[in-house]
Amino acid sequence: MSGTSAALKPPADAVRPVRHPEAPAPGELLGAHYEHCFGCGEGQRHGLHLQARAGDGLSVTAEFTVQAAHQGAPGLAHGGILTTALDETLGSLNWLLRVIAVTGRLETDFVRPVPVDTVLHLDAEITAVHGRKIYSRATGRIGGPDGPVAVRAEALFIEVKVDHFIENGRPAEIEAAMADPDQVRRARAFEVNP
Ligand SMILES: CCCCCCCCCCCCCCCC(=O)SCCNC(=O)CCNC(=O)[C@H](O)C(C)(C)COP(=O)(O)OP(=O)(O)OC[C@H]1O[C@@H](n2cnc3c(N)ncnc32)[C@H](O)[C@@H]1OP(=O)(O)O
Repeated sequence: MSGTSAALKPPADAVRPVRHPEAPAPGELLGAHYEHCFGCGEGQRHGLHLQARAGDGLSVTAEFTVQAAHQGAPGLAHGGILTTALDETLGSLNWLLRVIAVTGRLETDFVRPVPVDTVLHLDAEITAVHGRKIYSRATGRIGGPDGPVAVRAEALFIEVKVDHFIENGRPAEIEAAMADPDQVRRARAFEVNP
């Protein structure tokens, strides 16, 4: 049974946003937003190494292979890891708007157990925007992109500026990120593109 809390229902005057003209083209890999991100970064040995790809409209797809390091019960993916895969996929949607946003709320339905070595096929879409609030949903299937649903989620992301990270992140990592011109250029570009 699935039920979504009122906080995840867009208000009546929410709008369906348009894809940013400079958003990655459908089929294009989005790339990691941060090398050390547990969801998408190549620098995390036991991370998910999730690669999201732009879809049509306001959608993305992604794949994640469950590793032994991701177990909760013997031979099965930990639910928090599956939620992380959903969170990461949903977060990558904001690239299509060229907006930086963080997860405010995320609700997950766990429908089927997901064994180690399974490829989780994820797809996600933005459903509405209201001010800084971005509403979205995602589904994870097993056995192929059209296989049975194993997990699904609805989320509310909140748009933030780069200062959100600069003011709140541990100084060592912020300094390293600020010293990486590609990281700074990418983050700032999102701020000046409405
Ligand atoms: C050099 C450095 C480069 C850095 C380059 C970075 C690259 C890009 C990184 C992206 C990274 C993504 C990674 C994956 C996604 C994560 O995992 S993100 C990490 C997990 N999330 C967090 O840490 C967020 C923690 N929370 C917060 O910081 C603050 O609560 C927030 C979300 C920024 C909101 O605070 P705020 O800005 O003060 O906004 P606030 O006025 O409270 O709320 C705005 C609206 O949202 C609503 N709202 C806020 N929270 C909620 C909630 N939980 N439920 C319902 N409604 C809510 C409010 O009711 C309000 O609604 P309206 O009144 O406008 O109708």
